[in-house]
Amino acid sequence: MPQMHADPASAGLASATSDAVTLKVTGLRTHFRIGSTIAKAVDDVDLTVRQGKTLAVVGESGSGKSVTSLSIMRLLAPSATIVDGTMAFTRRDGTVVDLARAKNRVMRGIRGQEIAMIFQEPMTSLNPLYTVGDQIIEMIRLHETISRAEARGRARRMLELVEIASPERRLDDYPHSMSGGMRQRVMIALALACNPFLLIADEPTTALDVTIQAQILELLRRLQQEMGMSILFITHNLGVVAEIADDVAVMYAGKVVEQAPVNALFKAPRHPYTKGLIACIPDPARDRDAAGGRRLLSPIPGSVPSVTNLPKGCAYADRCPLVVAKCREESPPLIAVGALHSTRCWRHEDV
Ligand SMILES: Nc1ncnc2c1ncn2[C@@H]1O[C@H](COP(=O)(O)OP(=O)(O)OP(=O)(O)O)[C@@H](O)[C@H]1O
Repeated sequence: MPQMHADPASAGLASATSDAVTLKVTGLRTHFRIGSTIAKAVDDVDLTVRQGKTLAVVGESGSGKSVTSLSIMRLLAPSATIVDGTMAFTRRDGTVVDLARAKNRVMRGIRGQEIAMIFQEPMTSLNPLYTVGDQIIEMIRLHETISRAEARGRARRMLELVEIASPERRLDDYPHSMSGGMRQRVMIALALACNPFLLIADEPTTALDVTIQAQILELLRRLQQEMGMSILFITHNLGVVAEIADDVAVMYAGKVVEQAPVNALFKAPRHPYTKGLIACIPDPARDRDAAGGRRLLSPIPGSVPSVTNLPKGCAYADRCPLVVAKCREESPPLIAVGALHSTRCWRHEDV
């Protein structure tokens, strides 16, 4: 059974078995209705988040990453519906619940306590009218019956945990008086205050400069080791994936087109889209031409098809260098190509 600590700030090394699964999403379809049009924002997504590990979900803008995470949290816009699929989440007590079908009352108990979320922009979660201390205390007392003084002590330890200097003084600060990096640390403290079992991080470092970004990634890695939580990390940046992930799921036009352990994905991608994305990672040595020192990036030609008008076959066919007739006729299923490695490509042997 998963280990738990009432106080995450004093949690020791938690045990995490790599083959235990925290979240298994199978065949998830989340569609939007816009008038008479259906937008298949998420269409047959399979994902596995292993216990104590980080699964990075990567893909271009509009590929369905955020809609996937909002489906897991059941925080979708009213125009969106989960039309199919299961999301098996292993709770703290070891029981498994299907988040696609759980009652709203059950979801309210899970959100914040067992699954927490952090966003790109901390101000979407932080209230500008309250001090950061009050917000963390409020969050703790929402889920636990402890005194305000005890909750304040815990809030201070949470700020310490996310490496904020002078935490006692900082508790009385308002979010706007803090830097972007510090606000992101506060949001992490807020998310982790109830010791979640799964943390969903949606582009949490995108708005930060590179140095602060590296510090926040390092912080998340350390906290994960100390608290044993699983992380679903959403990003469009494969460089960040290499830094943080154990496993990677690559999304394209509402589908996961490849999932693999991070080393396998970078060393031997088995989908042409993944290979294309890897080729786009800036590499100063490779990408400078001798004459002008100019960067020669190789973005993938073409663009993602609209999710309101997806083609019959593989959605990547129009951009794919390996395309054959079958690709335009039939959408490939997820095909297992190795241990924990699967791809949606008819030509996977030739990638
Ligand atoms: N409220 C909405 N109403 C209609 N369509 C939506 C809505 N929210 C998202 N979509 C559509 O769902 C698709 C997936 O969007 P999503 O935000 O999940 O992409 P993403 O991969 O997270 O992109 P980004 O990296 O830009 O955040 C997009 O085509 C988008 O237009």
